[in-house]
Amino acid sequence: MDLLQSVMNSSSHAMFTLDREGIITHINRQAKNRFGLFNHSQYSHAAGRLEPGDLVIVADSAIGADDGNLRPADLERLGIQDRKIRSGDMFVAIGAFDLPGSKPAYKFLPGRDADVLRLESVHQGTAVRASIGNRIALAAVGETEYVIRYFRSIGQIVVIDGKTGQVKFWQENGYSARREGVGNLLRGGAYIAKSPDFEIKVEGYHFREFFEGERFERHLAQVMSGQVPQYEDMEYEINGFELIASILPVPGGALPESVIVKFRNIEDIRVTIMERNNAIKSAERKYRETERSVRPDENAFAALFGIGTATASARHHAYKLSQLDCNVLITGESGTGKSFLARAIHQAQPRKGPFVTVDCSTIAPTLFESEMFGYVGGAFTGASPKGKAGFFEEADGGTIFLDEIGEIPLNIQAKLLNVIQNKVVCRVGSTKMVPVDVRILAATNRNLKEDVAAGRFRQDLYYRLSAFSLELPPLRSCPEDICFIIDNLMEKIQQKYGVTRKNLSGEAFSKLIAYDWPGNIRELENVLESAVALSESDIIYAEQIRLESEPVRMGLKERLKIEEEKIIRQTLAQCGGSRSRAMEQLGLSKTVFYGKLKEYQIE
Ligand SMILES: Nc1ncnc2c1ncn2[C@@H]1O[C@H](COP(=O)(O)OP(=O)(O)OP(=O)(O)O)[C@@H](O)[C@H]1O
Repeated sequence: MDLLQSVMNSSSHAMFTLDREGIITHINRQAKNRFGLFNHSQYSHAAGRLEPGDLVIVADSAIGADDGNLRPADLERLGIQDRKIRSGDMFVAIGAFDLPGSKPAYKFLPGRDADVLRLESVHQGTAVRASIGNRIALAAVGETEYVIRYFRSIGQIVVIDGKTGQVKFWQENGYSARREGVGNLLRGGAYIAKSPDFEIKVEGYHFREFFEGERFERHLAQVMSGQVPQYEDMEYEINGFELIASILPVPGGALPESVIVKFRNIEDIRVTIMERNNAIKSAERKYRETERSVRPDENAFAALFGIGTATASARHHAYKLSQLDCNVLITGESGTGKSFLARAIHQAQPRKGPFVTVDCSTIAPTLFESEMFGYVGGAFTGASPKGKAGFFEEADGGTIFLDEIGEIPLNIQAKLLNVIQNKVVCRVGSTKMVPVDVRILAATNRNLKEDVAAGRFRQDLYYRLSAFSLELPPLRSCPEDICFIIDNLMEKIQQKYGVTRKNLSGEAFSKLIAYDWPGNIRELENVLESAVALSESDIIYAEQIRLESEPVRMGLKERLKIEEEKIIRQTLAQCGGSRSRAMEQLGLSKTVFYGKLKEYQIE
């Protein structure tokens, strides 16, 4: 055995190598197993072909697909001439091969996933059965069942020798590679012997002798001709199996000298995904149960806002605030879910009434007053003659959500303070005070304390709003939450687009968890949406997860620097911009403190 062969045999992946002409040069045990080119069966049968008078049992999920290109016309060899049978039909039959006058039994149906077709008969005193559907193809002779599980399509065939009454052939995985599909055999093709540990010689033959798959062949040709450097973890259907394969070139001058093809089985991936999903669900269930026993009312809020371990205390705090009729300031980076939380608070609170959202960053400074507080007819040029209620009046009895509150101009901040203190609004052009009963939820991704220090935000308004505040952490600071959030978002996206459940492969999941998420939940949601759109099957692979940049892997030093800068800026803001007080609070010497200000370019 050469070195490459023993290295390949020691790998857990199924793999083979091809030379430039497409000839298989090496193939490992795992690949032979996967494609049925190596058999573990404890039973054996001799080589042969169908002979007149043999009894043939067929169970086919779709005529013409993965059954050696069976055509309805081939069924004439079993005495079946029925023009209603079409390619693509599910089909079961028990009939004698090339025996004029014999009466075959058969059933067919335009195939649907949910259907199962069954057929039973007695042959020389022995019960024989065929059935297809629910991803199981079965042919049985007496007590012995020949079962093949399938995902998309399959063609099972079992043959009883017309002379001896013994089973002389049964189908097993790998029949496409061996050219032993139902169609091949009914058209007179030979089958090889099966014996314990039989092995087919594959090396030295063209790969097309054994492996069929249109997309796979196309990609192989592209890598061989140097058009595409390589394909990694792509989904292919080869001989009817769904597989994940990588096609990797072995460099050899201008063109690859050969290629290595490496496989993983999708069914293995599905099992892993199922196990992982179950683990997440059971962690979530356990978490909810604990929550329910400790804080029963909070459960509904948890369902609304999603769950997470690190944000559990933030959420508990949010729930408590939702039950108090107080104004709340929600802070956090962009996309951390501030608007989402505001709506959850509104829905969970005892106060009913409207929920009015105002995005303060989109209102022109000159229109702020009339938009917020309304105006009377003819108050200014272009005003409606009937006048108009402002957002505060619209929200009367309910909640107003002032998003991006840091964008409100200073003159409006003074008026807003008046509304909070006196619970009245005064429309533009009027002197009449209109009472309003409104709960204010405000949000910002700015550091309002810094804005106060810089004179951009009124201190009195800030204190009024921030008496009750909530800070939403960025995703990167709560990686333990990402699993739950991904799970919630996948459900949300699937409902939004009406698609069936898609699952993330292990690599895709790891890629999401390793990423730094500068754009937080919004970015995560966008990435998942585009992955759902890109994926063609029920599994989302790593290549379908498109991230803005590769994961930012910051070292401890860089992380500490970021935190240090944050702390200095926050302390300065808390000290109203006084450097000497901040320096004292931080316990730093003058040289070190001013050195840091210079380093972080803090004005
Ligand atoms: N807990 C959650 N569960 C599911 N989806 C969420 C959750 N939190 C936020 N989202 C979703 O993430 C996206 C961003 O949330 P949201 O708009 O509330 O963030 P934000 O902090 O208000 O952002 P910005 O500051 O940019 O306005 C939205 O599509 C929202 O529906």
